[in-house]
Amino acid sequence: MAQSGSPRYKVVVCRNLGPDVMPLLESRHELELVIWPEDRACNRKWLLENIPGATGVIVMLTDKVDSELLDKAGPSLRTVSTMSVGYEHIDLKAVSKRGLKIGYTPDVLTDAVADLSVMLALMAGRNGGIGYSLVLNGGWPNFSWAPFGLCGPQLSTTVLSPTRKVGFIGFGRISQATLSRLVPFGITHCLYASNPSSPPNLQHDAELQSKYNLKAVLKVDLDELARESDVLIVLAPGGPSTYHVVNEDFLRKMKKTSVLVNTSRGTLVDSDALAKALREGWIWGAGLDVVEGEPNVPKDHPLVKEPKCVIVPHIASATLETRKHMATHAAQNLIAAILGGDMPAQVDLSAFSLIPPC
Ligand SMILES: O=CC(=O)O
Repeated sequence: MAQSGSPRYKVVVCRNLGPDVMPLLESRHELELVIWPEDRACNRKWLLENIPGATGVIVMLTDKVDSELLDKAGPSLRTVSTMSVGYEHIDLKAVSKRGLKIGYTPDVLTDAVADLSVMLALMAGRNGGIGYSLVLNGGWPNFSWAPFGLCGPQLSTTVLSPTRKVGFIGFGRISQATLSRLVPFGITHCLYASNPSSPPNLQHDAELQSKYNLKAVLKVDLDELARESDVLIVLAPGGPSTYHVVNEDFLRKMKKTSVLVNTSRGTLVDSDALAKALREGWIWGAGLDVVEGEPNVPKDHPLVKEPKCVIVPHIASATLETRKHMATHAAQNLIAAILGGDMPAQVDLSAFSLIPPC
């Protein structure tokens, strides 16, 4: 119980953070917790009904934080803590106008997302989706081993293909962690496109090139990135500035043997254009952790129907270790913003950029 007379702060928690993390919040008697009771995404109506008078709220990337919600919360609200590295679901203009602190969870998910990016590159290149469906559907007995059966482009370099270029859209921490995982495959070149208004960091690129013994680490324009990449990994933030950066024009420039991976936000890739690219063989395959409009991606979605598209439902950070870290940071961010202390990671609203340093 709170000491009599000490203030209690109402905190709305949009998802139960589990037995390892909830005690962090429950043990702070200054906090009066209001927790969404169900094991599914928090219902908007419930959130609007419960937010008035809250000092803090812990949200997921499925919870939209906009003026409507902030107005309902009222002047007591001090912080929004999201259990995610991305914060496209938060209206930063609206929160910065109200002087709120935003907590998020970078770094702790870098490795998990990089791991899954490599998994999707391999799955998409090596016909993982087609092969797995064939076995699940009982087709193996009719599929005997054949000299070129289910062959795909090899990710690692070979005598026949001594050059392998990986391209990144966005070249932050997760891209660089992904690059480090691809180096042992013999990747020879790393190309990337990032915020056109920031100049390339030539010294950093040269350091990476020498660290990994690559032939090049180079910032290029989108045309060159599309034309040259054998594996193209999309790892940039969502939002208007990156909307459909991978569109029909981009996909038409890619190699027929190239593989596209998206482990950032669905909005960066035009789904219809990608489905057409796969159907018509402009590129080899795609591995997607995110799709525009998710989770509304039904069986008859144009991308789900493409055999060369491997899709998983936004699980790039879903390891037991990483999610525990993310939940812990979300709780610690909230506690620090309300009760004092350092937030593990606070969104810098001073520059008011929509681009998180992912
Ligand atoms: O997509 C996942 C995240 O932003 O944490």
